[in-house]
Amino acid sequence: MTSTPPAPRLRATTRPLEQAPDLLALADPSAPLIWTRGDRGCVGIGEVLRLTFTGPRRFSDAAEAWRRIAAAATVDDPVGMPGSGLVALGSFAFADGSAAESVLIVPRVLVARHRGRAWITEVVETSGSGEVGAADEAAERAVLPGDVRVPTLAAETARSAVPAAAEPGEWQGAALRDRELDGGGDSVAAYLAGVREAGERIERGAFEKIVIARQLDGRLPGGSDLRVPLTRLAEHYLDCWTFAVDGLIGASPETLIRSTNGAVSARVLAGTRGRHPEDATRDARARDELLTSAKEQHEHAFAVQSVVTALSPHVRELRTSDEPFPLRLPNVWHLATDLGAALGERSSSIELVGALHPTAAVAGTPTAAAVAAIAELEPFDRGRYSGAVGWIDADGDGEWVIALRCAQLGEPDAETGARSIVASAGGGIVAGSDPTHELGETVSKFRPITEAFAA
Ligand SMILES: C=C(O[C@H]1C=CC=C(C(=O)O)[C@@H]1O)C(=O)O
Repeated sequence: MTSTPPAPRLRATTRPLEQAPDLLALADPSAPLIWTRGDRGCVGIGEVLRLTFTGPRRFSDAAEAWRRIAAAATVDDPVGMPGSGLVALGSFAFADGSAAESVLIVPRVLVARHRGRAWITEVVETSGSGEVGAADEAAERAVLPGDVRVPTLAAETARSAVPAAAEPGEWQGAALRDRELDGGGDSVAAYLAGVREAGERIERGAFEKIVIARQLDGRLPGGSDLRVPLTRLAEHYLDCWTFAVDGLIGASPETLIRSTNGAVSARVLAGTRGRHPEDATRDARARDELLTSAKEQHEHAFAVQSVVTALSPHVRELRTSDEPFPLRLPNVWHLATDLGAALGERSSSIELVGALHPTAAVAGTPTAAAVAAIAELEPFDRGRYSGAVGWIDADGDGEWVIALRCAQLGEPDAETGARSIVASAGGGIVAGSDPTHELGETVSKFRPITEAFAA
C-alpha cells in the first residue's frame, strides 16, 4: 500500500553560497535530515513534502511518484551540480512485507556543498497559491500526512543566506544491549541458532549464501542532540556516507548506486575481518587472512555477481576492479570491488536501486530463497536496515547506499521525549561459516553505532 499524492507542484530555487557551511551544525537536533561524506553532502531543514511507500512495489511506486513530481516542478538552478535543484532524501525498507514505511522527503531548505562549492535550495509548493484549484488542493491535503505543510516563505526567491544553526544540545547517550526477543528469549542464542540452521540448509543445497542479522536496542533520553552521534560518525568514518533520514541514523561504507550525468558507479562489500589498530602486525595479518581466504572470496564473489547481474540490463560498458581490494575502516577490513558503467536507458537512481535490491551483500544467493529464509530465521522485521538510503534529484540522478552500520530511532515518548533505538548488523553465511566467528563479526560491525551513541 502506498500513499501517492497527485503530483504537488513544487518550485525549487537554487543559489550559490559564498562560503561552504558546516552541514552537521545546521541539522535539526531532534529530526536531522543529512547526507554527508568529508567535504560533500547536504542537510535538509524543514519539510515541504513527505511521500510514504510500503510493499513489494515500494521502489517502482516511489520512482513513478518522483518522476511525476519532478516533471511538474519548476526548477531554477544556475548551480548545476549533483544535488542542486530539486532533491528528495529517502530511505527504503529491506523486506517487501516490512511494517516499516519507505519515505521520500523534500526539505523546505537544502544546504549543500561539494568540495569548495556550496549552494542553498529553497522549495515551495505552488499548488496552494492559486495556481491550481481549491479542489486539487483539498485532494492533496487529504493524501499527504498532516504535518507536511509548512508556512510558505515570504520571499519568492532563495535568500542565499544560511539559516542559523541550533545551539548545541544535551547528550547523555544510550547504552545498546542485545535486544530481548518477543517472549523474552535470548537473542544471541537465537542468532547463533539461526546461523547454524542457515549452515545446515546450505549443506542441503537450499541456497549458497545467506545474510543473517541480529539487533541491539537502547533508550535515548528526551532532548538528546542527534548531531552528537552524527558528528562522531562523520568525523571517524571518512570512507562512509553518514546519513540521517526519518530517524534512521548511520554511516555506511557500501554504495549501492551512484548515478550522475549518465555515469554509474557502485561499491560492493562482502567479506570482513575485525581491525586491530593497536597492533599493526595483528591488523596486517587480519587483512591478509581476509584477502587469501577462499571462503571470504567466495562470499564476496556472490555479492559482486548479484550486482553485475542486476545492473547489466540498465548499463553499458560495465567494468569492475580486477581483484577485490582491502577496504580499511576504523572498525573492520572489508573485501571491496568497485564497479563503473555508462547508464544505458534513462533509468532513475531509484529504479536502479529497485533493480539491485536486495544484493547478496544483505540477502544471499539465490536471492528469493535467501530472502524467504531470512524471514524465517531472523526473529524480527529488519525495517530499513539493509534497505537503501540516499537522495534523488529532478533528473533522477542520485546516490544511494545500503543502510548498514545504522540504527532506527522511534518516535519521542509524549511525556519524556525519550526514544527507542534499534541497531542491526549481520554477516554473510556460506558453507563452512563458523557461528562464533560470525557473532564476533557482528560485534565489530555494531561498533560505529554503539560508539556514536555512547555517553
Ligand atoms: C550485512 C552487513 O554487512 C554486509 C556488508 C559488508 C560485509 C558483509 C559481510 O562480510 O558479511 C555483509 O555482507 C552489516 O553490516 O550488517
